[in-house]
Amino acid sequence: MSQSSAALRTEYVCSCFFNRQIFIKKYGLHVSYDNDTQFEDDFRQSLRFRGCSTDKQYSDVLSQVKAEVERRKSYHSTFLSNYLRNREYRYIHPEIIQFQTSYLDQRFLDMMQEKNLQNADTLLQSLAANGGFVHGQQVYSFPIFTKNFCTQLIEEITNFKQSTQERSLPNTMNFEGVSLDEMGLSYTFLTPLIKNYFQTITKLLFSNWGGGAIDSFKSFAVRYDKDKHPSLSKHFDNGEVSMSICLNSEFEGGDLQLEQVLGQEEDLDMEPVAVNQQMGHCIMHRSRQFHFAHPITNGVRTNMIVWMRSSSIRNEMCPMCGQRPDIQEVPIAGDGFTLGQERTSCSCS
Ligand SMILES: O=C(O)CCC(=O)C(=O)O
Ligand SMILES: [Fe+2]
Repeated sequence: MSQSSAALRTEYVCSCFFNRQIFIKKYGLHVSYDNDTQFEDDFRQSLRFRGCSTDKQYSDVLSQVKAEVERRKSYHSTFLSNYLRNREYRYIHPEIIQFQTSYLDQRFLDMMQEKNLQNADTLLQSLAANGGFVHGQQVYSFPIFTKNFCTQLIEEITNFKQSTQERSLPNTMNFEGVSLDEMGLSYTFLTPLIKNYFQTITKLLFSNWGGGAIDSFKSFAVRYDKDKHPSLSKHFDNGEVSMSICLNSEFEGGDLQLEQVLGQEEDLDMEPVAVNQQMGHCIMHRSRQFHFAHPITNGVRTNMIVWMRSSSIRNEMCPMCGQRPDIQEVPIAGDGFTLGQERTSCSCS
């Protein structure tokens, strides 16, 4: 969301949103588009290396990229009308709109007891004592949701997908994605969850990446299917701290592999880690750490993703283009920038 979308406040994106980081799934490449000449100069060669060799294949890619640029131009107005229309959506589990501690795994509640939250060390000790793991530098996994809650959330997501004619894709990497903001879950479910729990963790474990100043977020669900969409290519996220929470268990494979950090690609000491996906458990990592999902070899996997953002970090540099952001106003679903002034309090509240 950022909560602004729930409250329909003005939001901002960096202008790179409209024409950069466009993912060409068939050739596993992120591209940007200014005009046909620039595109040809910058990407024809790399596309050729990846098997896009004939003129027809190239012109198909070009059409796809131009269509994506057009989609992005109307992304926010479409999102707004979908968001407003979906207020009419009838939940099959209306109780999930409202966050309740009963959705949380008892081990997570034990881990989050006040006595464990004195500093990063005490938190990590309680994480390890309550079913969690440290997999590598700033890569953690731990239980969060009960199985019952996970099942209800998946049922709701499935029903939402079936009963809404139009929904906005959260990104170009996973065409099965559903925005939890558009579903209406930001304000009374995600905001308390992030503000009362996740931010406490980011403040202690990701303070060097803006974890102490998280003030907005984006959340969506992704779905992998052995036959249609088994894996996710290597990328980094448009956030400061990311979480991927697995909501089911009827699949095999699908480990999340974490590698170098954007801007530190030369760090040869950085060992890649592959983290197992378990129902109700999250994987938490720096958003700018490159990662990909291994293919699932059986079944279907659904995860809830949260990208937590800090305006104080991203106002300085947009993570997607690496420049000082060229800020543009949008009516909803911004990317967590603020216009000059810092948010005075957590806008997730
Ligand atoms: O599939 C996953 O667990 C992670 C998905 C992911 O990295 C993303 O959607 O940004
Ligand atoms: Fe990701």
